[in-house]
Amino acid sequence: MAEIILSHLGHAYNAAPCGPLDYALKPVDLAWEDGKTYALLGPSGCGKTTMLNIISGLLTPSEGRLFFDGRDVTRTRTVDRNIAQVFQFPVIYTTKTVRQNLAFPLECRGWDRARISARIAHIADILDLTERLDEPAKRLSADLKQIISLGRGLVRDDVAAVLLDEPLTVIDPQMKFSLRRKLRDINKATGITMILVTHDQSEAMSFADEVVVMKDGELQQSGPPEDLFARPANAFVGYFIGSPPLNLFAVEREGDRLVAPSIGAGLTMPGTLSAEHAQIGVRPEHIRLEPARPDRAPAQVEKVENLGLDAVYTLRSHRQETFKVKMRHRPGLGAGDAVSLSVDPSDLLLFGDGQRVTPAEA
Ligand SMILES: Nc1ncnc2c1ncn2[C@@H]1O[C@H](COP(=O)(O)OP(=O)(O)OP(=O)(O)O)[C@@H](O)[C@H]1O
Repeated sequence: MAEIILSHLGHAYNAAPCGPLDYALKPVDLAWEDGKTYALLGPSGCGKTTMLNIISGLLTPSEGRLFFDGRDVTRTRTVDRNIAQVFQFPVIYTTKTVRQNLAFPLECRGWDRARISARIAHIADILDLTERLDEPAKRLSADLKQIISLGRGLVRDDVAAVLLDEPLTVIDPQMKFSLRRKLRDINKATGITMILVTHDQSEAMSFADEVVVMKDGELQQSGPPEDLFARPANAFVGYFIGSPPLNLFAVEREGDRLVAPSIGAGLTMPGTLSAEHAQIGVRPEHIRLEPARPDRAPAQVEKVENLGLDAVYTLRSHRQETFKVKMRHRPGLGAGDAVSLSVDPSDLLLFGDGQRVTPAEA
């Protein structure tokens, strides 16, 4: 188990003595605590796999350094890093039993039989595999095969971290939830640092203690899921985190206030930030719909998406801006209905040139 430090770590696949660098991963500083769960999140091509491959040792970074528990492992071979990896598709021996699959990494290390048996019993207990140890691996469902892939990594007692590269992609949607919870349980039971690569924000948010959001090879924000939701560093994070994403509204200046006419709400912001460069963001969960009344901003319901208990309402403001509201499903409210909007000022987020600003900073 290890604390992992990325120190000005970056990579350009075209790194050359001269010419401009085309960074797949722009230099980044991050510190990951021993025993926590992390998710690398971002759209395709943002550099997640590049970062993961540098951590596993499959790729040597073109700049910066990587430390495991203070030890510089930047140029250490993968086999000497004690990393367990779980890939998109389960990597197991289908001709072997579950027990034989778990035993294999230990046999390769020359452990004696008694030590191997004790270790397998311990890991099988954590993974709920005790009853299945003598089953042929090929008969197991995809999610159990992934659990065994994980078990083959965890069975060693020297694992510094588990790297999970989109391991839930092949899992049935209804099994994803339980496997994700299982991964968290394993993290709590073993205290092993886990790093998950995903482009699915709900997967990242429900798995990780901290989510690292990336875009175009650049770190956007890193922090606990609730921080990313409540205080996104920029409009991209606001949009990428949350479902539906953050609503962004155009603003106008009214004296020392920046106001979003669509929602009839604004913030005090003395003159330095011009309205053309600013937007006000509001989470769909933070806008309330009320019966139409003259003292509130009006809007019209365009579409209702019923989610069961909740619904997502698509609305059009009197300024012709489209936005979404997520709240308890209200059966009487439908397309074409007129409503009024209300927003608590403390739920308004202000962005200047795409970066979040607070009134004190502007
Ligand atoms: N071996 C390589 N040689 C050159 N460029 C590469 C190589 N591997 C990746 N890249 C480029 O580096 C950038 C980051 O790729 P990377 O695979 O790290 O992103 P990702 O976020 O993991 O994407 P995905 O979710 O699609 O796997 C992309 O522009 C990609 O085209």
